[in-house]
Amino acid sequence: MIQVEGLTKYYGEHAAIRDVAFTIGKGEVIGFLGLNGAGKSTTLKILGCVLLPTSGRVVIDGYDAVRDPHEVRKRIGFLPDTPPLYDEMTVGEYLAFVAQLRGVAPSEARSRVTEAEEKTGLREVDTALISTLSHGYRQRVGVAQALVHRPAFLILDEPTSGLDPAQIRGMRELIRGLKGMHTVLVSSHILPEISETCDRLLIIHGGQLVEQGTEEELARKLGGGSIEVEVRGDRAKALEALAGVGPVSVAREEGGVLALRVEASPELRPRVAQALVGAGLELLRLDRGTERLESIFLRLTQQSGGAAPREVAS
Ligand SMILES: Nc1ncnc2c1ncn2[C@@H]1O[C@H](COP(=O)(O)OP(=O)(O)OP(=O)(O)O)[C@@H](O)[C@H]1O
Repeated sequence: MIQVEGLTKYYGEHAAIRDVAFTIGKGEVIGFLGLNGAGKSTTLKILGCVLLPTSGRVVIDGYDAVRDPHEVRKRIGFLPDTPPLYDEMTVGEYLAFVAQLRGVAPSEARSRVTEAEEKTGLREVDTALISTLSHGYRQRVGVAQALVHRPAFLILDEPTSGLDPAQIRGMRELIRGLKGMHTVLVSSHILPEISETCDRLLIIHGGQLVEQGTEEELARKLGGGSIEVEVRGDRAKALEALAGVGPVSVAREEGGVLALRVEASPELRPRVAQALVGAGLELLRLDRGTERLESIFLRLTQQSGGAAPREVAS
């Protein structure tokens, strides 16, 4: 549904992104991960038809973003890094205004506004002035303006930026709730913020795509991954049961509960469960280890493979 090929953007002589290529299928929720300055916003602005690439192609539903931006804009909703909000309007007025701009018939505008407000949890602030909203609510209005014309494809640039932990959780739930109705590309520079929400990750560094895949694929490809478990029962038995799966370390032991970490692919979780239950231990928790993925991300974004920031065109 979305094809990006050889996407390159120079700002003067500086290559912000170079030769970026990926494909996104209908209904996928994709995380676009990279450190500050990696090239996320530049890529997303090109997909959102607000910036022209220097070279390369973006094709959305068969339409080229450079040749047919009008057709592409009908199919996408874009939350830029700074949402374009009008402080003097109420939430409802602003969303109706945006709906109209995006070609929604006046007779349908009100119902589309209500629908967007419901999806983003804004019903109770419909009549509030945008200037009176908290940062978290302003971000929600930014998401609502992106989906008010029911686009198939949503591009969200750092939707959790500047939010507090409770608001981040709310935004994560909101994005999860969009799954099934929209194809979503959401950027972040913080791995845990999107790894739980997304089906697949694209990792950008120094303007180049350095990896892509599911968490498990990345973990397998780049160094194993890990599994975290909590069990109640005999420590020696637990360590013995897991010895055949991978190297085991004890993370914590408290009140008869043992937290263990197994250095093995998260795909081996069923084997871990069988081994522990088979050994007569009470299995309290079984999860993918996140720490290892975090270190994979750091490793990818610290190596010098990508185009260095401020690279000069040759
Ligand atoms: N208008 C511009 N003119 C010149 N250079 C720019 C411009 N916009 C971005 N850049 C540079 O291009 C590179 C990529 O920037 P971009 O904003 O796409 O990164 P990002 O991954 O979105 O970062 P952040 O998370 O900080 O927003 C950076 O080196 C940045 O300084």
